Amino acid sequence: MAAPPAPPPQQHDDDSFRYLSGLGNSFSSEAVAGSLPRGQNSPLLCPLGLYAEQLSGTPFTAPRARNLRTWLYRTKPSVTHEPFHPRRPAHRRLIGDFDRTTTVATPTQLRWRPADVPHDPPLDFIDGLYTICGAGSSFLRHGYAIHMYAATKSMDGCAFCNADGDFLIVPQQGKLLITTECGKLLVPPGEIVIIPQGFRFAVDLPDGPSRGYVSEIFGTHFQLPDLGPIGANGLASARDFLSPTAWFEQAHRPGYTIVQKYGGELFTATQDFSPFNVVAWHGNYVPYKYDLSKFCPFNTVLFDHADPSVNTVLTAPTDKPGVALLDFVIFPPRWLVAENTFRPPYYHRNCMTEFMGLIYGIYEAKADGFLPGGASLHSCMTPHGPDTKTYEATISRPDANEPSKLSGTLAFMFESALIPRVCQWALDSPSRDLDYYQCWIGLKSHFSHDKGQATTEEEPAD
Ligand SMILES: O=C(O)Cc1cc(O)ccc1O
Ligand SMILES: [Fe+2]
Repeated sequence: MAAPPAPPPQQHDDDSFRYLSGLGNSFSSEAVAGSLPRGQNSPLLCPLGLYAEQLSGTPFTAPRARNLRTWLYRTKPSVTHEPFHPRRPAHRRLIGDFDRTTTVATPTQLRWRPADVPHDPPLDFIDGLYTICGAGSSFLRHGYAIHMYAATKSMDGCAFCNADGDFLIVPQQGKLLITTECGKLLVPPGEIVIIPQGFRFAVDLPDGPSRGYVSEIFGTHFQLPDLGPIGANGLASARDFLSPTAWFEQAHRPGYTIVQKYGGELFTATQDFSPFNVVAWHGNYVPYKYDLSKFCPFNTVLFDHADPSVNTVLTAPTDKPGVALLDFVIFPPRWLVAENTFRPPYYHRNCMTEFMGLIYGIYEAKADGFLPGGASLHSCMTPHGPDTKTYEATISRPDANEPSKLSGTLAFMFESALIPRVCQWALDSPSRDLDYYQCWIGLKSHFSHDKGQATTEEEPAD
């Protein structure tokens, strides 16, 4: 009997989008052939009657290796709009300046259950965004904010522009279709997207409601971590980062609104055309996305638990070597092979602050209570580690030395050297797990004199 016909290859939604591969590349993209000026940035007249506009992501004088800018060739320049006004009603749950007047300091271990995605009223990505914590100030170009979002409708007739910093968005539920001035990006859960400071973008929800996590960095940009002795390959690879290709619309859009986040506050300005009117662009300052399943984990292959920095996907550095303003670290599926080793995370106190989220599955340090869409915050020097159930189960595993695969799980951490202040609404949230501390209270002492060595030597008798 003839073999049944092979099933058609699975269509990936993303196939309808064309991306440019690489991180830090100098890219160029034309939606219409011949629309990019050749050999110069600002000709007297650009091809096809377009306007030239530069978007700078670093000061003009930044060192060449870190200098970021893109030239956009558009049907009308961005400046063609009515004056900015404070948005009314004001967004009450966004912070760009973390001080005593806006936020609270607490060393308490904090955990939140996944937030409901509210349907009434329906919220778009802008209104669905709420700050959890952060440090520093967008005005001083140093600091970060950690937000979460829950959105039920696509942005309509408006674009968002964040003058404060770069967004790293981690959808946990529901795809995001993001239109940017450089083109479109489709971002399902399991992927992340970076929208650098100043880009105008609109978020559509092609699958319905979406929720997730956002970190925002002020005054710097994400880059790949150095690999040190790992060598030239491993962890996140530059070629797996994807940027969009030029896409534009020309429709007359009366009352189109630009929503500009500036100092944590929102301002609006109207114009009569879409900001997605860039026919061609070139440069190295671009939005990009990354599929976390492409990450190539390195880890211990004999004994002990490696520090989580081994799983750094992207880092936003401070001026101090090795000190991150914000690291984005993941805990992906991987083989565990360490012998005579407590394999889950160790108990620890960290001079860095750790905000964690869970995209899917169960996190290796928490048997209960840390759920997909939930979050935890362990601030500078606040003790934390595996819950009682995880500890007891781990030390009594008969197969503790056998290789085992950690599958079906994806957690992540935003880790920062700056101590965060927390928003009052996050502390008061109905999603807050006020009993979080209980997960460790049951940890009992296993200490026994009979089992261990004497801790002090006896004085020799004269
Ligand atoms: O606290 C956490 O769960 C994150 C974490 C994981 C790990 O494997 C080692 C240290 C660490 O902070
Ligand atoms: Fe930790």
